[in-house]
Amino acid sequence: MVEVVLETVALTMRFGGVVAADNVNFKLRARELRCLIGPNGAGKSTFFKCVAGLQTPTEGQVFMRGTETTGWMPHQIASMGVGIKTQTPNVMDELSVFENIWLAARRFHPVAEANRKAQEMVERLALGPIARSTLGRLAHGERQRVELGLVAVGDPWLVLLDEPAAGMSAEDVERMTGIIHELNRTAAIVIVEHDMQFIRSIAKTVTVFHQGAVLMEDHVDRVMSDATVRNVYLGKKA
Ligand SMILES: Nc1ncnc2c1ncn2[C@@H]1O[C@H](COP(=O)(O)OP(=O)(O)OP(=O)(O)O)[C@@H](O)[C@H]1O
Repeated sequence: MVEVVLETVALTMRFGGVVAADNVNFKLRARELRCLIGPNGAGKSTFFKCVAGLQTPTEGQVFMRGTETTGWMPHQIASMGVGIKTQTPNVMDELSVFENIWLAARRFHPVAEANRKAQEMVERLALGPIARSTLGRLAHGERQRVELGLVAVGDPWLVLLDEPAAGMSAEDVERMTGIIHELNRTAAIVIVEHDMQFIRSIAKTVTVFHQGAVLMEDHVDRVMSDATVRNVYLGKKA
């Protein structure tokens, strides 16, 4: 049996009278890739934030590799070997691409190893030509790639990505897809995403949220052709 690396048990988050996440029981196994989809306000981001330590659920529990992490801060979760990429970038605009990646590597490795890891990541992400550029001057797609590098350089076994394809060109999305597939060889990945084309290209199993709860969890093709899902989500988008 493949190890469960992430589990939530009856995870619930209330904001006053709004139940943003409603009794979510979720399981992710080692090296699984799961996309979380659903219409605006369905609760995807809230669920993601509760798992990543950005919010503490009002009820329920989060487990990572069997350890309860409910209420932990993001840095505590990261130190377990979990890579978190939120929509608020955790980068230093005035430093170069290489320096940013090196700093992220240094958090996990001694200096010599950090040098090697940072160099390797620059090559893996094809960032060579812009390695010395200041991060603040990069185009959006390049920046997203660097941010993924910051996550990958820690050799995570679980990666949490919030809308990695947002605002990207088709070419950037394709490149991002390749990097995520490579990461997925060693890490389980959760992706919150709106971009249907990206989801189709990358996902196998998809979890659909609706009104805070899990509406359906199945192969992307079955989910996309399901009448209920189309009504709550795709139907609105068409
Ligand atoms: N900090 C907050 N305070 C009050 N209500 C909130 C808060 N965060 C989320 N909500 C509410 O919880 C519900 C779920 O929101 P959430 O952002 O998790 O949905 P989502 O599926 O991520 O939507 P989107 O696709 O638009 O990002 C919505 O009704 C939202 O208005």
